[in-house]
Amino acid sequence: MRASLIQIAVHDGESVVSRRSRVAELVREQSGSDLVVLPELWPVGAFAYELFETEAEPLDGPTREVMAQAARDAGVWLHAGSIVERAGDGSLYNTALVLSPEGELAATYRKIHRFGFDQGEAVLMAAGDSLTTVELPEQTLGLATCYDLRFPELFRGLVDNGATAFVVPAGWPARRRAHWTLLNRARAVEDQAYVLACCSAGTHAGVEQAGHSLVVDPWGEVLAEAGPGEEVLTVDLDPKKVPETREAFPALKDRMLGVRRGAPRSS
Ligand SMILES: O=C(O)CCC(=O)C(=O)O
Repeated sequence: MRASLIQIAVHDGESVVSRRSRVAELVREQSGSDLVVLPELWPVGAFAYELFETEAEPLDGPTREVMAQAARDAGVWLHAGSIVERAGDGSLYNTALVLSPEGELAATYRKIHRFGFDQGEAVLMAAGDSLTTVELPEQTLGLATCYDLRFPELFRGLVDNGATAFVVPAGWPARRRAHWTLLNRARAVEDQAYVLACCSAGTHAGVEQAGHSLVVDPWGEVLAEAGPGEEVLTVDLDPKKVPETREAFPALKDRMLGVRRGAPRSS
């Protein structure tokens, strides 16, 4: 499976509408890939809290429409990063969308761990409460978003549900870039899974983004890493790598606590 991560630069000066069409074009350019991944909340910017209310959209809103067309045009699976979703009851969620090559909505994931402590996303948005995995032809994707990276139990739950590759869109601040790299590698090593971690670049709402998107293999090796600016990272994932790693070094079978007996742990 060939995966392309588009590390989008999110700057204040660009409108949501023009960023949407610019990003759709970038997605179309990845037509040789099987899977394309975008960052967290790239239409508005993860820290542009004042835009959350005004730019919130339903699941069938403008981002989904433009991205579904781009996925169809490119013939790719598209993890379209996340949007500010306005739910039927008016609440906001940080919701990731996965679209099929036919442009159908294959899965959604509402971010469970909201960032900001007593401000920002943590107070403006509601928390998701369910895990999402998506079966692709060669990998089962487990979905997580940004701050979720600090909660390893979420990733264990995804492994129990069959995940072989975690997709982590983010708007991680540059000042904690060391944590970003370390945590992505840790999740790959402890769960013996690929990690496809796609962060924003640029600066919006006064927060410089970390960039440095990366793809980590199930042994913890960094297969590719972006620099600080807008960039596309393309990597081939080996469908045998996860089962082989779990077979050769079967640490997941030695779990003693919180084990869901009988759940799939490898594929
Ligand atoms: O955990 C962090 O350091 C950053 C998390 C974050 O920026 C987010 O979830 O939006």
